[in-house]
Amino acid sequence: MTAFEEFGVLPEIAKAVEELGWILPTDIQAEGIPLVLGGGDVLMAAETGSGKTAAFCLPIIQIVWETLKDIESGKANRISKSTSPPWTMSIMDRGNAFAVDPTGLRVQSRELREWHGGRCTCGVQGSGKWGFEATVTDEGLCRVGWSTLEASLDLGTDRFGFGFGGTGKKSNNKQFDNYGEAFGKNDVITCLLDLDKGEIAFLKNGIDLGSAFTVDKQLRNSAFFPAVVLKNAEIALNFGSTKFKYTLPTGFCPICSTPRDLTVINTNGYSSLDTNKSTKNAKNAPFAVIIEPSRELAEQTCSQVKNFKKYLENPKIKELLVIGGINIKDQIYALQNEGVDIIVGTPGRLEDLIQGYLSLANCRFFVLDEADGLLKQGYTELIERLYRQMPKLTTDGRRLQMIVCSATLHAFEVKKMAEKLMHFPTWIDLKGEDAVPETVHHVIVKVDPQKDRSWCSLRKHIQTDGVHSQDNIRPGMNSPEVLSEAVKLLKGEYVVKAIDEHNMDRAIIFCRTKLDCDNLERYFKLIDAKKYSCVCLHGDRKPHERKANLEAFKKEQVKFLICTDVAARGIDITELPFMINVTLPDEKSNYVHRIGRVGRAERMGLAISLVSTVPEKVWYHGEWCKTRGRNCWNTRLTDDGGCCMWYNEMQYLADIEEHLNITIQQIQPDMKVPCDEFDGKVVYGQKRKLTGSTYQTHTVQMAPIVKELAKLESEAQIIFLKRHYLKICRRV
Ligand SMILES: Nc1ncnc2c1ncn2[C@@H]1O[C@H](COP(=O)(O)OP(=O)(O)OP(=O)(O)O)[C@@H](O)[C@H]1O
Repeated sequence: MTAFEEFGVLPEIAKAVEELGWILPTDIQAEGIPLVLGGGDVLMAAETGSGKTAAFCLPIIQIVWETLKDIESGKANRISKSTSPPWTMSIMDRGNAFAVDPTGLRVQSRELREWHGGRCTCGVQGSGKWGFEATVTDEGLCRVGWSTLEASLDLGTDRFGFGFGGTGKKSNNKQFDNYGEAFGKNDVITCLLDLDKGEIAFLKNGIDLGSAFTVDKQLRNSAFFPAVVLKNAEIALNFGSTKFKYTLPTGFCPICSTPRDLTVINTNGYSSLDTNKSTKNAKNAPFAVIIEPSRELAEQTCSQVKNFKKYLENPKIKELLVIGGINIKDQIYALQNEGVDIIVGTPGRLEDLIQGYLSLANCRFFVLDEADGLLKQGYTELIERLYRQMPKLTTDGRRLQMIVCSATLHAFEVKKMAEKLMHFPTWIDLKGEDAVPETVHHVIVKVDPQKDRSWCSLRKHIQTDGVHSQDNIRPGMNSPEVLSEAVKLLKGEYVVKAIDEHNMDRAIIFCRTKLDCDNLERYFKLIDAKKYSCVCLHGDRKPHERKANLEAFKKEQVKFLICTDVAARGIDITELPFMINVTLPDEKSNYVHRIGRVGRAERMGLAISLVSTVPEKVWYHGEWCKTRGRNCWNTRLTDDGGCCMWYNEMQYLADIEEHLNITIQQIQPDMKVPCDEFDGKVVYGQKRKLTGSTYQTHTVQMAPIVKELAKLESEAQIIFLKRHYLKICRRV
């Protein structure tokens, strides 16, 4: 049995993994795979290059394959119609901030300003006298009672809901009238429904508060469901599965004992497609949707899926890549004719396809890879829209699973989204904060045009971005504009110096703008096209060029990949030894992602960031820029209606250091990186020489000293014994 099989992975998948040379699951895989296989929602926070992709792909592929197999054998369609779901609070028919615990019998909302409600999974229709108990378990505001499926979740605010609130008011159709008396923490409210008389009443701690509502005739034939609405409160419910605290009045029965022919299932929140039809008969309805923030990353993940599933036969899993830059007609054709089980895509193209081509009615897995990036890019609304279209529970009782990953998951946006969409998610948080892997040596070099005046006399230099074309930047002056232009010139030189000093023959180089990338590419070609062979990857390059350039770099046909943040996240280039930040990113999490392109899968990597000591004027084309930068030469500052701003890298450096709670090592402009005593000499791009972790290396170093100490200790004890105890013994 392989190590992966021990974590519950199918032998066919484990075989594919073994072929990649993976012997053991990484930490995140060891924690994540069983959780996803177990059916939970998971937030995976782990360092860059730690193997998060497989941590979610492997279990998803496995469950999708098993589901397909069940469908093929007819098992999945044989969902018992004779057993109704248990009487619990529905996880589908509930407000955004209305949490239902795993037993389904305790509910809570911590929203202070709004009411959030929920309904039971089952209701009753027809006749009989029914009751359930609601115990207030915390301070806060609450209303309990009965509602039909037409009622809003804010119980009592329309004619379909009948509630009794803690302030001692009953409410229906927004009419709040005094009733009974106020109740609060530890009080037990018994909710009674008499379908024979069309009457609703309540007891407080067993005391009958009298009739509250008479249900009008039109509504009497509707199904009624236990309902609760809360504002920063918590309630425990008992539908009769355990003994009630207070006996029901004569003739009333616990609601959960409703006979099957009177029981109605709560279908609110189910997709219209999945209430009474087979689990999988639509070709365009995948089981899993994985969203990635960039085309390149989506392609990479899709090819991982292909790798992992290759030994799974009968049935074969069909995956589909849904990204821009590929003819949408091909994707539509695949959806309509070939069928799809797993979709990997970027938000934009997914959005196009859900307009009628792609159905989410069978979706069981919703994965947001690089989730903080997706949310920061403004896809919150789209994610919520997709989520709304997915059934929260399938007819075979399986819950939608959400998996959310990133190396920088500790973002406010992520926590907010998780609270809203995820169901009791488990955090797998190996470090407890955003962190840089030990395998990444990251250093900064200050670019100080006041100290280093070499920019005054450069014969060949990089073409700068032209932000100072309207400024007076004659050399000899020390104005902020002159120093800013000088920084741009110096950075071109420093990049080359870093490459030469470390004999870099493979590196990824991040620039702030597409124009900066193009200028650096041109400069490399100018000084030595062979020695500094390079390609660019950014949003202005055509899709096929982007793909070809990344391929050329991966296959080592060129030495350098010059890119914007499109390649900051997730891109996995085997054994990449070096990366250079020409400019620090203004988004601190992107620093972690950029430098995380090296030091992956236990290989060592060096990341050098150039940091200007003076503010640098840069392009900043916001929504106000009609062309979004294309042929825009408005060099005025944004405050002055222009498209430029002053970029303060020292401030960004401070922000990054504060966020990571470290001081990043500084090296001098000679680019020499001092050897770390602990690591000894490292070869970037390779695993550490002394195999194993630093801990082992340290242990090996310490072993002779510890041995010596043990020997001395033993000698000291013998001397002590001889001197004192032997004397005493002799005296005795
Ligand atoms: N169990 C394993 N054993 C050996 N190598 C592995 C294992 N799991 C993953 N890898 C390798 O580690 C590298 C990083 O994996 P992956 O791209 O999934 O990282 P990640 O955690 O998603 O990183 P990022 O946060 O940058 O996206 C890949 O080259 C992958 O092939």
